[in-house]
This record gives sequence, C-alpha cells and structure tokens, in this order.
Amino acid sequence: MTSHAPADPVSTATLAAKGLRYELVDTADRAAHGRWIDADLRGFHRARPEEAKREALLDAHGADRTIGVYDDTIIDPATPIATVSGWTSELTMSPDRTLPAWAISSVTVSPTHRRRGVARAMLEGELRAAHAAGFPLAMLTVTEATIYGRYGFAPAAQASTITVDRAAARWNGPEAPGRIHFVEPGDADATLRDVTTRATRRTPGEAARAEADHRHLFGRIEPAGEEARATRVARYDDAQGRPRGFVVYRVVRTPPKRGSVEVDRFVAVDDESERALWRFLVEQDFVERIVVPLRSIDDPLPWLLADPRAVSFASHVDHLWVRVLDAPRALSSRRYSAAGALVLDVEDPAGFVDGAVRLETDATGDATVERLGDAMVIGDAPRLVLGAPELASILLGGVRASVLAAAGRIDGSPEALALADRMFAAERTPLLSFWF
Ligand SMILES: CC(=O)SCCNC(=O)CCNC(=O)[C@H](O)C(C)(C)COP(=O)(O)OP(=O)(O)OC[C@H]1O[C@@H](n2cnc3c(N)ncnc32)[C@H](O)[C@@H]1OP(=O)(O)O
Repeated sequence: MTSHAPADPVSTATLAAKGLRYELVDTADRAAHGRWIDADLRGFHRARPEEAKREALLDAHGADRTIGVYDDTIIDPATPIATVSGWTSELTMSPDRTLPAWAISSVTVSPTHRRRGVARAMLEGELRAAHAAGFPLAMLTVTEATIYGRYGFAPAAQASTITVDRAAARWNGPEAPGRIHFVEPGDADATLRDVTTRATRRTPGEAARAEADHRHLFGRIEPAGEEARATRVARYDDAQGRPRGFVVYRVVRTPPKRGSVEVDRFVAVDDESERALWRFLVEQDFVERIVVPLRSIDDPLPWLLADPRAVSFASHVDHLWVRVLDAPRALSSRRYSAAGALVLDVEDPAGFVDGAVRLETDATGDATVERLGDAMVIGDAPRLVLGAPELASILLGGVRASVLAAAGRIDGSPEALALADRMFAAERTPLLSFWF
C-alpha cells in the first residue's frame, strides 16, 4: 500500500457521524505533517520536539501512510485529535522466508477525545485498508497488552530484557575467529543496513526496518543530543573481514561509580557473530551490569558463561503482535517442522479469516493450504477450532497450540494438538528485536 492509499471509507463515515474528519495527511505539506507529529508525541506523553528534531522526524517519516482525525470545533483544529501511521514491511516467517506485512504505529487519541470509538475506527480502518491492498498480515508493537486483542491481534513473538552481572560474568564459550571494530554510524551506514537485513531474515518474528528506524538507530534524529553523542557502534567482522553483526550501545556512568552498558540494538547474522558481540559486551571494564532489551527468551548467553546465574531474564510475555488477514497465504509462507494434515477451523467475527482451511505439510517442511467451503466434507484430518488471535499466536511457533488449549483458547483432540505442536515448532524461537 502506498503512502497515498486513501483513508478507509467505512471509518470515514463512522467518524463523520461523530463530527470528526478522518483523513490522509499529505506528508509533503510539512506544516500539516508537523502538527500530526506534535499530536503523536503528545499522545504518547512525550515532550514537544526541538525544531531540529521535528525537521528530522518529518524527513524520516515522510514515506509513511499517515492518517489524522480532526475536530473542527476545537481551539486548534489543524492539530489532529488522533493519529495512526503505517508502512509496508516484511515479516520473517521462517529463516529466509518472508511475507509482506502492514506495520501499524503511532496509534494515539487525545485525552480530550478518548473512549468515543476513535481508536476502534482507526484500527478497523487500517485492517480493512491493508486487507483491500492484499496484505496477508498486519502487525504492531504495543504500549498496553489489553488494547489490540479485540481487533484480532495476538502476541506472536516474545522478548526478554537480559541483564548481566559483570563481576560474575566469566567467558566460557568458544573464541571468535574474527575481530571487533568501532565504526562511526555515518561511515558504515550501508554496511550496517546490509547486516541488519540479513539478520532480519535469520529469525522468525523479525521485521524489515522502516527508514525512520535506521535514522533513529544511527543517531540522525537528534545528532546533537547527549545520548546520540554517547552512542557507540561496535561491529564484528569474521576472519575474512566480512561484517557479520554489530551492537549499538552507551555506557551510562556517574563517576566515581561503575556504570552500566545499555544496549540499543544487538544485530547478528549468525551464531559466531552473536557470541563475539556478547563477549565484547560482557567483558567491558569499569561497569557493573550490561542491559540488553528485546533478546530471545532462548538466548544462548547463560551457556556461554562459567556462571549462568550471572545472567537474568526479565520476561515480557509479548512483543510482536500479529493480525492474520489471509490465512492460506500466511500459513503457506513458512516452513514446518513435521509432515501432516490439519484442518484449522477459524472463527473471526471481523470476517477476514473466518472459515476452515486445510493445511498439509510435507517432509521438506513446505505447505499447501486450501480454504474449505461450507459444503465441503472435512474428511479425516485432525481438526482444531480456534479464533483469529490464536491463529496469529501459533503462526510463527511462538507458543504451542497445546498451551493455548490448556488455557481454553483452542479446541482439539489430544492427537490434533500434538500434531499441531510438532508441525508448527519453529526452527528458531521467534523474536522481534526492536520497537516500531
Ligand atoms: C501500535 C501502537 O501505536 S500502541 C500505542 C497505543 N497508544 C497509546 O498507548 C497512547 C495513549 N492512549 C491512547 O491514545 C488511547 O487511550 C488509545 C489509543 C489506547 C485508545 O483510544 P480510544 O479512542 O479511547 O479507544 P476507543 O474509544 O476506540 O476504544 C475501543 C475499545 O478499546 C478499549 N480500550 C481503549 N483504550 C484501552 C486501554 N488503554 N486498555 C484497554 N482497553 C482499552 C475500549 O474500552 C473499547 O472497548 P470496546 O469497544 O471493546 O468496548
């Protein structure tokens, strides 16, 4: 979907009936887009931006499909009372298999207009527009875990914040054959983007970055800010000198105390680079802890240290939220871990994925998926009955169907659940390693 795709007509009418204008923002009109950015920051309780930051945000978000909701009866009718944005991304379904996905962000409603159905109209509008444009999935990361289930989204990948006690962390893993270099983000921009793209394809749940994300990451939104100037980028190059991963981090310290290493991003295309970057981080001197957010709940670090208790995982139960819009395309895009046939009888009050599909996988992990019409005989394939959110949660293998059955959220025989667990098991534990 392009940034100019029109606002959904149903939501336009719903909000018009409430006296509100639901409109696409012309991001070439910097004054109008600037008001939208101000409303977005206010919606997230953030400070007004300095002029240079506002300009950088306008440049970074110029290609997003940007929607505002306007109330002509307020004192400042040019500033939207609600915001939402979206862009075309790709979600990694299995290592090296990706699927187009509509990424949604900046969902805010002004506290002066809350609980009147504005967010509902915006979310339903995004889903209808994404579905009409042919996206099999929509996805987002959330401030609160209670907002998006009602629209058919559900957690598909979890993430953990890892904290390492520096004094207790003694390296016990293999030596890395390559070496670490400090690089300045501006000089290494193209290389870091390339490494990021390759790392994204390594793990289910990772998503292609928007341009704005690269600019945030490499300090271009507030280059003069203290935080950006304290940020370092350390890159791992393998024995042949090929870049394979990098960490973006700051050491935060109040002299004379020891500081902490705070990692913004940890990107690795393979196990070797991941180990090398962990070693670099945990062997920093003059710090007492290393904090790395959004790591896999299956991170190998405890197995790389002499004392695994030097590592603690503070678990999030959710990070990436997915909404399936086309079940056959979503299901057939990943690789499966076992051969078998299952009928998935999906209930979706919004209608996007309502109905039964037959999923058949072969020994190579490839799948064929067919939609079953009402009149079709379902045959003898084991059957699961589940809602659209549960389909999203098991899709990447982030949770087992049997766990959702234990929670009363999926119905199926023990045989059907055991087969689903084997088929949907992920090659790598799903993870999304950044916010959007
Ligand atoms: C992808 C992202 O951008 S995540 C960011 C989400 N935004 C924020 O956290 C910013 C601060 N919060 C806000 O701006 C607003 O409170 C929003 C966007 C969360 C909700 O906006 P509203 O217009 O008040 O929501 P709306 O009136 O459409 O409510 C729709 C439904 O969501 C429910 N709901 C609204 N906010 C919340 C919430 N914070 N927690 C749980 N449920 C909520 C409502 O009760 C309603 O339920 P129902 O229709 O099933 O009965």
